[in-house]
This record gives sequence, structure tokens and C-alpha cells, in this order.
Amino acid sequence: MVSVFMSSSAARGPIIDFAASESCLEINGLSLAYGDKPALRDLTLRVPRQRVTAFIGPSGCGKSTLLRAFNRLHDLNEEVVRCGEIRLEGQDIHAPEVEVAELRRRVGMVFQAPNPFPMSIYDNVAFGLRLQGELRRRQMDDSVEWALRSAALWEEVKDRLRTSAWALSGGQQQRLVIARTLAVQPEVLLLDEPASALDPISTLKIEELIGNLKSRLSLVLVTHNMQQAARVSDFTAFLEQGELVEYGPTQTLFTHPRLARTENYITGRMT
Ligand SMILES: Nc1ncnc2c1ncn2[C@@H]1O[C@H](COP(=O)(O)OP(=O)(O)OP(=O)(O)O)[C@@H](O)[C@H]1O
Repeated sequence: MVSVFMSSSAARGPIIDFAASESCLEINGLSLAYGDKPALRDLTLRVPRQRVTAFIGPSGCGKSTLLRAFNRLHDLNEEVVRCGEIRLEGQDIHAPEVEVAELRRRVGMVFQAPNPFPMSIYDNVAFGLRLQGELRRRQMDDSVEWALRSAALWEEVKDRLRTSAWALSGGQQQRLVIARTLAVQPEVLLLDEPASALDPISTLKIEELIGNLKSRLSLVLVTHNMQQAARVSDFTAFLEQGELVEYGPTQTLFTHPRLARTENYITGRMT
């Protein structure tokens, strides 16, 4: 059941809340700085399970930083200072017993520029599966086919699985990267501007794919494209200068934003 509460700061608008039982990710008082430069300020929000949640906001507001925090991509950056917690299905992702490789299997990530490995289409998809342990040939074939079908790419590549992934178009490469991520059965898929380097038809395919995937996993999408956020997401969080300004059902946020700051951004009065 979705409810609404007032955040502690009167300057912020009502922020949607989900019960822990319907959230995959729970972020509590998360602040993050690069050295002495704050990027996220005291963020508290829950990301619903099996829905598409979009993060929007002006350039530099912290969208990618937040997304990367969900699978601990900041771990290697010694400059990063963090406080607050992130829970995945109730478990603190920074707890000592958490294995980062397993966290990244459960929380997959796709970046703006398609980044297939310099190997065949088949081997790209099999890559993560092989890291998890050897499968029998038949099982591997089935898993690769399943992942490519899940990423709506199978029909286009089934006759050339052994050719280089780099021979695919940009849009196909991005769907291949999604297939590679899906192959290891993540629970959450993080998408950082996944279509911003693609043409309109490839973009549409990615958007359709996002809509289809939410029946089986939770998706978090960072996008600069307001139409895209409105088309594909169920919930939208608006960030500004590292703060969560407004968070609500996408349709409500785009048609009846509660705060002038949100309205100014979504109507293009502020970029
Ligand atoms: N590796 C880094 N080292 C230092 N500062 C960083 C680093 N990555 C991001 N920042 C800074 O943190 C702030 C948030 O950046 P972030 O990339 O998360 O914003 P964003 O909303 O995703 O921006 P954009 O929409 O332009 O991609 C910015 O001020 C940025 O300059």
C-alpha cells in the first residue's frame, strides 16, 4: 500500500513512501561526497519492487552517483565519503558479510554507452554465467537463448551467435549488454541513460524492453529525457543539488507537481 508523508524539511514536497515489504531498495539518510564536495545530501527513499523508478534532475544533481551507490561502484574511489545506509531486500549492502561480486550480480547495471566485450555475441552473454561456474553445454545454450530473448534480441542474432558483438548496431549492442546483465538473473536493473546514445527506433525498443522486464525485476532508470521518464516509469524521483525534492507516481509528478522547483524543471524553465 502506497502512502505519503511529509519529509522533515518543510522546503520539500510530500514524498511517496512504500512499505518495506514492497521495496527492493531502502535508502536511509544517505549522504555522499567526493572529497569535500557533497554530491548526495541526506537522501531517504524506497525503491518499489517490480516497478520502473526514474531519477530525473539537472546535470550534476547526483543521479548517477546515487545509482552507482546501489551496487557499490564507489568502493574503489578512495576520495568518496559516505554516511547513511542502503538496504537490498532488507540487508545492509555495506555489511561485512556482503560479497561485492554477488551484490553486483543481484543489482546489475547498464551504462549510457553500450560496452560489449570484444568477443562473440554468445560469449558476451555467457561471460557472467561462466564466472558463476561451469554449466553443461546444453544448459549454457539455453541460458544464452533465454537472456537474448529476454532482451528482445534473439530473433536478430540467433543465426550469428559466434560473430563479434562489435558488428552489431549501437541499439543491438545495448540490448546485448542488457542480455549479458539479465543472464545472471539480477533482482534489480540499474539503467544510466541507456538510450541517450541511440537513434529513436533503437530507443523505442529499449523503452519497450524496460516495460516488459518489470514483470520479473525492479528497474531504476536515470534519464535526461522527460518524455522517456513519463513514458516508461511508474514512479519518478526529482533530485536537485544532491537532495530529493519530490518523489511520486510519475503521472502525478508530471501533471501535478507539488513544488515550483519540480515544475520549473519538468517544463524546461530550468535545466
Ligand atoms: N568521480 C567523481 N569525482 C569527483 N566528483 C564527481 C565524480 N563523479 C561525479 N562528481 C560530481 O558529483 C556531482 C554529481 O554528479 P553525478 O554524475 O552524480 O550527477 P548527474 O545528475 O548524474 O549528472 P549528469 O546528468 O550530468 O550525468 C557533480 O558535481 C559531479 O561533478
